[in-house]
Amino acid sequence: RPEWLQQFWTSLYRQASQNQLPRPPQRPVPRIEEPKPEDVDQVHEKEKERIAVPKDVVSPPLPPPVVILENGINDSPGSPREGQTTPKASAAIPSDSVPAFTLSVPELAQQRQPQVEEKPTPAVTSSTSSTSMMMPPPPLPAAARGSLPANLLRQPGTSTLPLPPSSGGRPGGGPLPNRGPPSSSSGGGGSSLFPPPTHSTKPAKPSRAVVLTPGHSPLDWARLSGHPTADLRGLPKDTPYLRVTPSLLKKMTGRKGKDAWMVLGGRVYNITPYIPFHPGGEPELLKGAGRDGTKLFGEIHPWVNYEGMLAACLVGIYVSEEDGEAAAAAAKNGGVNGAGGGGSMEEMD
Ligand code: HEM
Repeated sequence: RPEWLQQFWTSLYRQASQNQLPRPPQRPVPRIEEPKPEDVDQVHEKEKERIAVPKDVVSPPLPPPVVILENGINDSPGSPREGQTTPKASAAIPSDSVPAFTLSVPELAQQRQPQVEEKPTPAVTSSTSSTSMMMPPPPLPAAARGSLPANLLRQPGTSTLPLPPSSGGRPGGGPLPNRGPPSSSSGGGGSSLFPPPTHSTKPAKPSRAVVLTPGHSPLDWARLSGHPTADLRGLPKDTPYLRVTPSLLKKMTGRKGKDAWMVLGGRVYNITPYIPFHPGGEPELLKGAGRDGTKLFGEIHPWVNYEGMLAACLVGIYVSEEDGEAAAAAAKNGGVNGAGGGGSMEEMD
């Protein structure tokens, strides 16, 4: 028995012998009628007799600890204390029995063991998985596999946990992730450990960008053309936007001392000041000079915002010959002179 239990019984024994045993809590009894005073006195007398301690009984010296065995016997027969008149300790509330707990772990383990083994799962191949409900260990790295015996290595496709029927026996379960069409470089079946391609397998085109001369970076062009008063049209100051016909456009190729004009999206731009700033180089840019370069431009860099970049270079709009001639005639009749002569370049209204 633990030491504290022995001390408890000892102190209880001492209190009982000195008649200091704490009284059990009295339950409130519903009183139906008021008792008479004499009845109360009788009850008190009886109570006194019941709990009275004989006068000749004095507090004995502290006895050795009482050993209470499980079978209810307080002491072994024949012990020196047998027959003593010392009141024995008793429970304050005898009806309240102390609950006893029993922890028989081996018994439980024996009961559970057959339950697990009763239902062997078909996918279980490891001998350690019959009693373990934990997750299976992670797969060994390739370097460690080589140094282990074959019976310790888990075969690919097997698991220590049962597989759900929806997985079709595939370890991992769930639907296959959509990673696009299988590429031929990964073995064809997608079973390789190589990650799937994240972008087109087409080889990237070699860059055709040129090295720009100092002071002609895109930022320099933005600073030059973005100024509010910037005028890069190559026309006399305050010249209104022009109607440009095909016959005039084809003369503006950047050669023979003339500026290079290019049609982009129905508008005519003077691309001459932009030539040293063009990242693709002068020859590439001049491919669209004196003609409609909308298609060519879109094939190379459709993401380039030409409208914003060339706003200061806007000459006018691109019109057909008929529209240009009609505009020239109307301008003549109205007294407005064409700026370029020959009736092919007319100012807009
Ligand atoms: C139709 C005539 C044009 C042709 C043939 C042309 C051609 C090219 C080429 C070959 C490149 C190099 C692409 C590369 O990095 O590999 C390029 C880049 C570039 N061009 Fe043009 N270009 C033309 C007109 C223009 C015009 C009018 C502008 C200005 C509005 C312009 C602005 C640019 C810009 C900003 C880049 C750099 C694009 C980038 O790095 O993403 N190009 N161009």
